[in-house]
Amino acid sequence: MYDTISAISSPYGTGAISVIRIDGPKSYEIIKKLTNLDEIKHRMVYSTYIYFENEIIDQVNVVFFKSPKSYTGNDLVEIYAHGGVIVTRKILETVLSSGARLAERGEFTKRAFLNGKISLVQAEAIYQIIEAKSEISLKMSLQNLKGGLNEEIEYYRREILNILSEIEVTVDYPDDIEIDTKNIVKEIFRIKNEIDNKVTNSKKALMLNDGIVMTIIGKPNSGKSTLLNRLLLEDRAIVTDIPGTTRDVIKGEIDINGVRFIIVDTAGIRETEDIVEKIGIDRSLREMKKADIVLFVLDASTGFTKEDEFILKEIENNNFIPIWNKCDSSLKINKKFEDEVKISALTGEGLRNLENKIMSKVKDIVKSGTSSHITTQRQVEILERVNLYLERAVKSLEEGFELDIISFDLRKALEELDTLLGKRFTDDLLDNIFSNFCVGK
Ligand SMILES: Nc1nc2c(c(=O)[nH]1)N(C=O)[C@@H](CNc1ccc(C(=O)N[C@@H](CCC(=O)O)C(=O)O)cc1)CN2
Ligand SMILES: Nc1nc2c(ncn2[C@@H]2O[C@H](COP(=O)(O)OP(=O)(O)OP(=O)(O)O)[C@@H](O)[C@H]2O)c(=O)[nH]1
Ligand SMILES: [K+]
Ligand SMILES: [Mg+2]
Repeated sequence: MYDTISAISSPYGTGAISVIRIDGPKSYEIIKKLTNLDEIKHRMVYSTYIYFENEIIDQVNVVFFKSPKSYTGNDLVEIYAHGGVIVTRKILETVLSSGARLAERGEFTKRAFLNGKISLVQAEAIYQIIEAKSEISLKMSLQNLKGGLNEEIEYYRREILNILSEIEVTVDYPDDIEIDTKNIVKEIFRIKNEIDNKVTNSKKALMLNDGIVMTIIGKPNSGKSTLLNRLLLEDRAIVTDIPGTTRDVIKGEIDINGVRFIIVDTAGIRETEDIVEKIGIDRSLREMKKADIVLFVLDASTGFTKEDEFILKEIENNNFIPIWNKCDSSLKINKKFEDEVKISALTGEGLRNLENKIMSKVKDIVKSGTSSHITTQRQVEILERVNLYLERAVKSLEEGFELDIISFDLRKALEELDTLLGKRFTDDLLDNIFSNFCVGK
């Protein structure tokens, strides 16, 4: 039922070694013909040459994975070639002219899914392992690949199924069995709560991959840009002693203890008649609203001023860290907050403290990031729909509706969970997921 596909699985460009994969019924025959080997055993490494029409194409290592014991579950061949662009492409062309067609994006992994080697959640995890931008999000994806999330979804499924059977027995023998509505409502709520918690935690965890957005806000000249440069360990933003230096929003990325942060420097906030500066300040406020954490930079050489008072009103509802900067010079700190941090962006003094403070702000997020999680928007949306069905079932029960109506909603919830795992799927859904993958994966 499968045709034979091939692709380069290593990234484009010159490298030490490149990988070409062939999957499908003809892969054995193709590699045998191209290498002239008499026999190629399952998962043995052969060091050999590839020939095409009596011409040497490359010296390679090849491995044959016999179905079903391969990544895809089909007969699969891996060729490890010299990692040049031309030689690698030449081998691919040779394989293609021997009866394989070029694989589509993610087609190997799609085959692994269709052959039942991995669930849809695991396929998504493989994508996310490759795309992971921080150690934390890598860890999360690995949990999902190992099947942690599958098990949890299977658990929700079993629990809902149990309730459904209880209801259906009553539907089948209405005279013999009294239904315990109260208990069923309780049970549904219990599962719904578990799913709610999962969604809430996971939403936080999703932030970890995109990076936690940390925006530097403060009055002009408090040292915001100096702090940005210090955190990034490079001279990104212009620093001068002229208030109003920064006009545009400047972004950079850092890693603190394996967590990815997007740091945003903004224009100093104050009343001004300067049109350009005004626009910059509007941008600061806009960025501030998008921040996960605000670094509120105060100037130790001026103390807490009216301007700071004004800014505080703007950021009050944010998760913010008050920072006294310029602690290397004359101190006019009038303590204003319980948890303020003292630093010198100029000398680097106190930076470790600041990092610790930042880490403690994201502790919950990071902690939740180390267990198994729903990690894609698709998964979030499905679980939210499951909970809508559960809610509706409870409502119908409480309002005394026919049991059929309640089991209809529970069935819908089950269908959603099956879609999450990939037990039910449409071509569109698969296209959507696998078209994000690289060719050769
Ligand atoms: N060379 C190579 N390295 C790779 C991969 C690959 O496909 N090839 N992977 C691709 O993502 C990842 C590893 N994932 C893999 C998953 C399953 C199988 C596999 O052959 N599974 C068989 C045999 C299992 C067994 O013997 O126990 C199976 O599931 O039946 C191979 C790699 C990363 N490194
Ligand atoms: N002594 C001392 N000076 C600092 C420190 N941080 C910044 N400065 C100085 O303060 C002045 C303003 O620094 P910037 O980083 O440009 O301040 P800013 O908050 O980005 O200013 P705007 O972009 O204009 O809002 C510069 O002269 C810096 O060298 C510090 O920790 N100690
Ligand atoms: K400045
Ligand atoms: Mg600045």
